[in-house]
Amino acid sequence: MIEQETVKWIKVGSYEEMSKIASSIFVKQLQNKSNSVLGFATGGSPVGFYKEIVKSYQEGKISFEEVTSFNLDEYVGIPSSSPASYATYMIENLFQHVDVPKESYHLPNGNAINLEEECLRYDKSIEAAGGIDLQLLGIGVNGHIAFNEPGIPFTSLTNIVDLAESTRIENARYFENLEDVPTQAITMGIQSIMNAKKIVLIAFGDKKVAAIERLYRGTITEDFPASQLLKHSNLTVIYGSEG
Ligand SMILES: N[C@@H]1[C@@H](O)[C@H](O)[C@@H](COP(=O)(O)O)O[C@@H]1O
Repeated sequence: MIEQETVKWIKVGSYEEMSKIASSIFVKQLQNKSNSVLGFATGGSPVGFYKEIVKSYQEGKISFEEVTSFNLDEYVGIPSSSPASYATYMIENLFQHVDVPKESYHLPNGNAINLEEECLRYDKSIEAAGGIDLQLLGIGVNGHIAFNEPGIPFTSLTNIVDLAESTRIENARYFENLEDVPTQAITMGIQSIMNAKKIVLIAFGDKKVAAIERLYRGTITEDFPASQLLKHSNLTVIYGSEG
């Protein structure tokens, strides 16, 4: 069935605990390698994680001066200055609070004139930076990672995807109404994510229980994108729920 032996499962009792453990892994990474290449995620799950990271920065435990970062994904067709864009999310939750040079953080450009070219360029720039040392991930209720919806090939690199209706509904909370949620996104592919040297996946709450249980059961299938992570040689899953 699976390569479960290589996965580290950490069950937590609260969202705060999850955020603290995840952030401590990143803090350790930066303390060991100040010029790490980090992979960042957005959504509700990592908000507490970023708060902890900012706290560690303010306490002088880490610096972002030498860090390079790449975000997983961005919507197609909304301005990067929009309050709902992932670029805005990252500025508000992390970048404006730490000493990261503006040229050192990267998000895929969902407004590129040639989106195909932008996909190729994004994977190339990750490669040119030496690859991602440590990648943070959340998980969608349907098992999507970044914006890789069920059915996307495991071999996918950065690509343009149509968002599942359930994903649009989930993310409608960041927009005025459902109609405003873009129908497409630009996202690192499953293979681009698998290329990271280490991966930390966080998931907390009753809504995520089914997805985590399915992941734990271990059947690897493209219908459940996160399942490919079980093949990664350095995956930590930090999870829990209120119940
Ligand atoms: N593209 C993001 C994913 O990267 C994220 O993991 C997922 C779960 O989000 P949340 O943490 O808000 O549940 O939502 C979005 O679709």
